[in-house]
Amino acid sequence: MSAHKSARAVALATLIRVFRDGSYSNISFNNSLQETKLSQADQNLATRIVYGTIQEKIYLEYQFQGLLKTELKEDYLLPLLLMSAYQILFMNSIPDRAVLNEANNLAKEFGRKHSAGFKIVNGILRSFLRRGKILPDAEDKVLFLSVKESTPQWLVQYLINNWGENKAASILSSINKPAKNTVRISGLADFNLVKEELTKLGFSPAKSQITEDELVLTHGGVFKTSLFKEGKLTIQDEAASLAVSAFTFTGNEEVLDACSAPGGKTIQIAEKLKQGHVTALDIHKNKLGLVKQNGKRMNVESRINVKTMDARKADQTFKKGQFDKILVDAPCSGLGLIRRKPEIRYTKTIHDLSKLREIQLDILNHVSTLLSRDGELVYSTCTITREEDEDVVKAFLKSHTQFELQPFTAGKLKATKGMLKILPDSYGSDGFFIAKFKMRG
Ligand SMILES: C[S@@+](CC[C@H](N)C(=O)[O-])C[C@H]1O[C@@H](n2cnc3c(N)ncnc32)[C@H](O)[C@@H]1O
Repeated sequence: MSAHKSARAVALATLIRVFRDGSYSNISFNNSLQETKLSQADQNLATRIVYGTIQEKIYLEYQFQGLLKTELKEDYLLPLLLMSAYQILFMNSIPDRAVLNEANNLAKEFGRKHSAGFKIVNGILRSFLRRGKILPDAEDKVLFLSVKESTPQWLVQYLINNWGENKAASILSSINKPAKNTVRISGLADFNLVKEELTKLGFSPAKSQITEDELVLTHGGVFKTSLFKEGKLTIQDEAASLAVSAFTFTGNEEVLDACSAPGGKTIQIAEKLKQGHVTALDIHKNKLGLVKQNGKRMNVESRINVKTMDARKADQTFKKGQFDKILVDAPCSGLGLIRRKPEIRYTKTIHDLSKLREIQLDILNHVSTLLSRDGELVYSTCTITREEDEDVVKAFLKSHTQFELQPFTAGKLKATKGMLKILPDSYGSDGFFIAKFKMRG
């Protein structure tokens, strides 16, 4: 891509890759951005268009029902129609005629030589503007919510089956709201000084509802500050930060973080240790580079040992009872993260849940033998599905009768039965699950 592409051309190139190749929006978008020289304002515009169009894809596609009279043969056409509809429906500051003009230009730029693509785009967008937006009949609850909240019907049905219609509607509406800008202040930094500095820098930090360690900022960009570069704070979701708070640390422990990359929780653990160490495993060698890099930035590198390893084989390397604390922050469907990673809802299927459940259980089975007699084992996921959360806990306890759930406090929340489920609409955080086990006394 040339360095002189417009914001919308970068957005369109990214959307073509995401929709055609199933690439992850953030990776694809970063690649596109790196190849261009967009101003900050143009980067913001491209970001809004890319993430908004992916988030609203099902809703936007529905808007063209009855208007597509011809097959869309060129692969840029559908993404261009969707991103144009997104701007018309969700970006009020952009006049409709500007969206039409830009769409015409992009069709000429991305279309084949002598392509009639720009005429097709122009015709469909004008028809859409004349007819206006549409929704399915509310009588069909699943279809209605699926289109309104741009979520596949299986997932809408899943949420209704598990939480009922009202709660499902509330969860779905919350995942389409912008994610909060939250930072966790390092345990090695002075919380109040960091807060004062953030205030001076104009981030207007506010207390988190669920944890004492985090602050909610009015906007992003904190990664450019020296507070971030010097490791006084890190960008972490409020609910995600609770998994480590479920442990009770003395500071001298040997800790195993079985699935550690990119290291958000490894670092949090390392901050709690005075003499102990955290062994950070991950099955992907390249991702462990991030753990090291983050550990260095957060000034806890010396307390972290990284090791490429499938956690399901950890019992072949480490000794029985070697660790005082074990965290299994398991690979999961990530359905609690939809707000931040909008394409997750389109790529996961109900079949993934049972496959993931097997892997999660397998990891727990193999690492639990490494826990010391009085140790603590925490299992967490960034998802909300019963298959990956409560069912894994139940199956683990069934085959490991020496373990029991242990009640815990994490941040400002209490898990009186040893399990904590945070839904995305509860506090506006990621959806998250934590269970804590200890050996029977
Ligand atoms: C939810 S992420 C962990 C996030 C991390 N704990 C943090 O706070 O930054 C799950 C991680 O597990 C890793 N993983 C997947 N299967 C694994 C396995 N069998 N053994 C070890 N790590 C695995 C993935 O590569 C991924 O980095």
